[in-house]
Amino acid sequence: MTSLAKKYGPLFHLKLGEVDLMVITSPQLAAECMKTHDVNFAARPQFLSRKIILYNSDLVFASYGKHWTQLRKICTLELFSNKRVKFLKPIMEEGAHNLVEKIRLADGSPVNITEMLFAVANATITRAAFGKEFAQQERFLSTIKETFKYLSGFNVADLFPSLNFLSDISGLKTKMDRVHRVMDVILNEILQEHERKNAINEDGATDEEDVVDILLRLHKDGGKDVPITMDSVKGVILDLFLGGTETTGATMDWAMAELIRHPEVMRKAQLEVRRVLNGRAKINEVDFKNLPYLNMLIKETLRLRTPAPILVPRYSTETVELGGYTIPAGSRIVINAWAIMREQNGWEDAERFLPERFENNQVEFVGTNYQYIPFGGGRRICPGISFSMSTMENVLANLLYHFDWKLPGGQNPKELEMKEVSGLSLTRKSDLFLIATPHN
Ligand code: HEM
Repeated sequence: MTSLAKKYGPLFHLKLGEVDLMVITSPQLAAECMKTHDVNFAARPQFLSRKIILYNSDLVFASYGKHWTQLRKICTLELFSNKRVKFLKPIMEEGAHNLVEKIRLADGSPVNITEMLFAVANATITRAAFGKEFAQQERFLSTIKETFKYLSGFNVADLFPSLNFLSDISGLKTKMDRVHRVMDVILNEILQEHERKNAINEDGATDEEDVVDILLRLHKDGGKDVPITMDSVKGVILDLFLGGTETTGATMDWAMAELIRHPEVMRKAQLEVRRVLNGRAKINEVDFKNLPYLNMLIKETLRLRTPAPILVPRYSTETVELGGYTIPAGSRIVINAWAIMREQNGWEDAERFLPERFENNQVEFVGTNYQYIPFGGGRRICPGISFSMSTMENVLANLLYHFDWKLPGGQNPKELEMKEVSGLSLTRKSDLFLIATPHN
């Protein structure tokens, strides 16, 4: 898409199967889409995979309307409010602590840091969603991996929506139905367990609630305009894993790879965290305010190695003018954030990993600067920003504080493989193995 934009400009039309796909590759047009015409582009295309796998009732792929508004409100006010993220901090700290202990046990042998960082992102969401360990954990996590394979929106059923038989003869629908049935059994067991537990401790909302408890309470309350169905409860649970695990895991993984390739950045970040902690064993919540360089290096990773390179597709509800072109109602829109955040016009030395660029550039995530859009923008902007930032800060600060890092076998950091592979998120093609030496 980036190459096509160089040839055809910042807005071009692709015909993929039956689908009209409009590709946006400039901050100006991204702003028109997510700010000026935000309501028109606030819908999402409807995929068969969503209908089957996400109960046709989740938030990430919900069409724009009452159902989305209600689920979004729940996300903002209940699941990811500042109070809630604060309550979840011990869970993040525990995840980071367990990771440090696991790395210590490796005792100088190479560790697969990619696998470990994805595992910690998964464990954090799992704990936030379901509370303490649960019987179905292993089955749930392996099934969810299988489930998300079908959600790219670029499979035959989603590109030829009117030709239903294609998903039948290709076997796609059968496969999706099968994995959905397995997931549904697991989710039902989890929900029943929570209902049983809540029936015993029937004392209303408490700070101890996990995401499932909150959703079940809202389901019981009935919802104001639109009822919170059990399908919505299940859809939102899956959304947290869909939106939150690979993205967060991939960003931390890319950050470690960039730090290895840039020893001067690694050193500066380590000095910062070691100075602030000054020998203390544990990082406290207040410490993060004093770690601006850590924050800058995460921002830079989200710019150069953005895990959601084309955000999440939008859908045009009405025909509108964009950049002098007519975008017909019913078009699918993708915003090539990967290219926008590497544009030479907007970013000096754009291909270089340089956290210092954010020193005097107070660009924030909240979608006001369309040059920098790792979390999207407008009313569909990611609601998990502070949750994921806290998780990443916690984990990376601990890795930088407790260990010195190098590549195994005397590999030259400058030659580290940085190939990308795009699935639900943009991840490293090959896992990153590192040697950790404890720092006292
Ligand atoms: C580095 C981490 C993350 C990145 C880069 C990221 C990125 C994104 C992007 C680009 C979108 C689409 C925004 C748009 O259409 O304009 C999105 C939506 C969403 N994200 Fe995230 N995300 C991250 C972490 C999380 C986490 C931790 C959660 C929850 C646990 C989460 C939950 C969601 C949900 C529910 C949506 C759908 C919002 C809607 O459609 O209204 N994300 N995210």
